[in-house]
Amino acid sequence: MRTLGSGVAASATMARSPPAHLPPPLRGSDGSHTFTFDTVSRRLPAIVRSTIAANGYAGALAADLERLAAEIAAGAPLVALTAPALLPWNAHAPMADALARRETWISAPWFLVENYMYKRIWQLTNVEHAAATGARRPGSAEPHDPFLLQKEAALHASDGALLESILPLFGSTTSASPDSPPPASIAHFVYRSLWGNRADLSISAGDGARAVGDALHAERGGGGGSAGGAARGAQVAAPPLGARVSLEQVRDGARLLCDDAPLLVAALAAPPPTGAPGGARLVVVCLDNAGLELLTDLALAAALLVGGQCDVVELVAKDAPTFVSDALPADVAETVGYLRAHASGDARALARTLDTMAADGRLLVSGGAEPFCTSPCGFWQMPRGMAERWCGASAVLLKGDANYRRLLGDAHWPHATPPAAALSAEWPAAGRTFCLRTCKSEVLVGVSAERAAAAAAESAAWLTAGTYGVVQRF
Ligand SMILES: O=P(O)(O)OC[C@H]1O[C@](O)(CO)[C@@H](O)[C@@H]1O
Repeated sequence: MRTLGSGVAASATMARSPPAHLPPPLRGSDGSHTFTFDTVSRRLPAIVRSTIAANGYAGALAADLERLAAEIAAGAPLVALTAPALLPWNAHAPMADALARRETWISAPWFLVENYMYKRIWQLTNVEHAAATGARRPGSAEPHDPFLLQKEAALHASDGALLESILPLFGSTTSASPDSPPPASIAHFVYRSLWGNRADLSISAGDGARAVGDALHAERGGGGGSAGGAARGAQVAAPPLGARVSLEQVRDGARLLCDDAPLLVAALAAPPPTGAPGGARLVVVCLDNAGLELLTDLALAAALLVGGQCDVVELVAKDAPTFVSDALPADVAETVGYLRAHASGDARALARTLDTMAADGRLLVSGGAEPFCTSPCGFWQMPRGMAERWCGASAVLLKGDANYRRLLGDAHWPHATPPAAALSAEWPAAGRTFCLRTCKSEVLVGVSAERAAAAAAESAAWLTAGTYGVVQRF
């Protein structure tokens, strides 16, 4: 699949202003009762330890990773990254400020701390202990990915969902038989892609099969599964996946805190904005997790192009392994390869469609060469080239919780804040940006006090268990 380099150096970031009235960021020091504190003090060390176990790392590498886990759990001060390739990362304002103030894992902003942890893991596995890992992704020129095995396990564990609830949707759009049921609408794919975000390896500390199992369990009405344990699950009845044929069933409205999918469908039907590249209708999908979620995103991309809702889909992947399961360009290629080699003819048909679209330039993958994708900066500071491209998009879809947090400065917004009021005034795709996100952190806007109270009454962990979600326009 063709990949786009950004062609923009990391230093060429926009001097865009943050959202006006940006509240303070979430931090581990918000209190021992908070999900943020639990994440930093317990979940992050668990992710580091699961990375040792999943890869069978031993010797000095395992010892250094274990030391990192202990350092996080102890709330030690942050230290500058030392790998030459990572030195520019220390200069990003959130990190430079944290170093100057001698912030710790607990006191520094949460979004910074999480991204920093993945850089520390990268530094250990690809630089300091490169000899032990080989510093290469097997069979590829890409760097070693400490989360590859977990992502592969998650992809294989997604097979049931692929066959049960993704391929039938896509098959309905291409079926030639007059007796077939009506094809799935774009809204079907949007909701499927939203709920695909429930599967997330950072939430299950890297256990791929468990993450997918939890996501399916939640979709089937069992609550949040191990995404935080029993206390986090919302017990809400839902039909089994196999019965998800109607739009309402795929939509799962009982768990949608905000549904702007009709506005997204309308944005796709509107003429392209001024500045659209070559006048083409572009949809940017800022990816989140590999595995089940990426399968739903690829189906959405294919459906958008097959249905003529746009001319080009650009999938923005990450430039470095992060949040355990975040998709890299190599993961996108591997996932399409998985479909290509699948026993199911429907999976192979989806792969053929994706391959054709990639070959004729309608499906692109970007982000792999753009350090901003895993920088600790807010989205409003994106490089000029990226901002210009997003400015010309008919729709920008931000997948997942971490992208939502980044858009909103990972801040303590009152939940009823109107989404437009929480956006940087210079955001390049205002009114055409849509977040497809299941709630896995305490960051939330655009939800009325009444709706919030109803969700809270249903589940104490409504904000963080990944059970509730939003399709939200900004
Ligand atoms: O894959 P997603 O949806 O971005 O979720 C990752 C999120 O999960 C968390 O680990 C919280 O559970 C956050 O750190 C992060 O926001």
